[in-house]
Amino acid sequence: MLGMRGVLLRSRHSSRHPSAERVVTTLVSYFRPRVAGLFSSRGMAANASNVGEPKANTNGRFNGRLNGVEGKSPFLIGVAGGTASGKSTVCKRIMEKLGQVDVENAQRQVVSISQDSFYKELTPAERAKAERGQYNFDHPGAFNEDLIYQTLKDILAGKKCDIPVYDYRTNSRCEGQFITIYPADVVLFEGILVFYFPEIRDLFHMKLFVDTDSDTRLARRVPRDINERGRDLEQVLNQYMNYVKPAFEEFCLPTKKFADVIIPRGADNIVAIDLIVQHIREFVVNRNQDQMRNEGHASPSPATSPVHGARRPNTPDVYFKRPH
Ligand SMILES: Nc1ncnc2c1ncn2[C@@H]1O[C@H](COP(=O)(O)OP(=O)(O)O)[C@@H](O)[C@H]1O
Ligand SMILES: O=c1ccn([C@@H]2O[C@H](COP(=O)(O)O)[C@@H](O)[C@H]2O)c(=O)[nH]1
Repeated sequence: MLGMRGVLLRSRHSSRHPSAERVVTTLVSYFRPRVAGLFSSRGMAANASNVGEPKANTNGRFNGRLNGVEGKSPFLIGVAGGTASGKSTVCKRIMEKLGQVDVENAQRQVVSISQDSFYKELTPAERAKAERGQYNFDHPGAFNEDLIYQTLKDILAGKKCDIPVYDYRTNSRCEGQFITIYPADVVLFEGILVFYFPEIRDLFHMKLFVDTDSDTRLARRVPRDINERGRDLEQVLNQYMNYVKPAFEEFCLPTKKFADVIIPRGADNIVAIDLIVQHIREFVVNRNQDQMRNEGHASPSPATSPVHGARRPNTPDVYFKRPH
């Protein structure tokens, strides 16, 4: 398959041209973007939410000045993969590498949202089943597809959104609790079936699939569900054998083919995460420059701008070439 030390990357049209799987190399390592807090070692929240009241951003002209302001359309990234494959850990790593852990909530420019926030409300009968580990949370029908679609459309339209908070211990939403997502530069949307629904899948600018082997995933899921989600061992294993594993094979794994980037070994794959981060940076730099130009501000000149000066005319920052 592809080279590039464990990161598999496909062009958008690779399904039509299966022989044309591409190796991505990048030209942007020399970018020293001045935009947003995305590019320094400080300023990005480590946690996955963009929560809090908007505040004036005082870090300079480029620096996320639209944060918290409606109308800002983000770079939307879908992150799929089996249960406990490391989806949320990969998102966390991306956020860490893009930014500043200590930044104030309202200045966050990268936001991560979980598909699990969009589980349907259960009927009393379903709830009783869920408590016995007999409800299938891994079936596409368990998710509120319409709410996911509408929320992502709102996010892409730069609207502020309220996301339900989900409690795995009760298998239900926390009543009346929401996380406010403010307009951001980059939004990550992660979950087992984020590429399952075609209309939702088509909204993503970039699609990642975290590909961790199933033994490792089970070995991680068992302690996580016991320690963090209030389950006992028998319940976890029964649910896994009856629902999680078959649904992974039927609904999740087949969506791997839609991914632009497949990340073997999840968060351990630093090369893949670094490439993804570079691609995101490039998008944000270019978007902010276009925005400045559209607003009638002079573009940074090649002589003075490390961003522009490093760029050759008509040369894409990320390009694809055929594997040798
Ligand atoms: N690379 C890794 N090495 C060790 N443990 C990991 C790694 N990635 C994730 N984990 C752990 O595995 C569990 C599942 O990871 P998580 O990122 O929550 O997966 P997902 O979001 O796909 O369900 C968590 O307890 C997490 O801390
Ligand atoms: O109430 C619930 C809701 C979900 N689950 C399980 O969670 C995983 C999805 O979350 P990951 O973080 O991707 O593992 C899914 O496999 C469901 O089985 C649950 O057990 N209870």
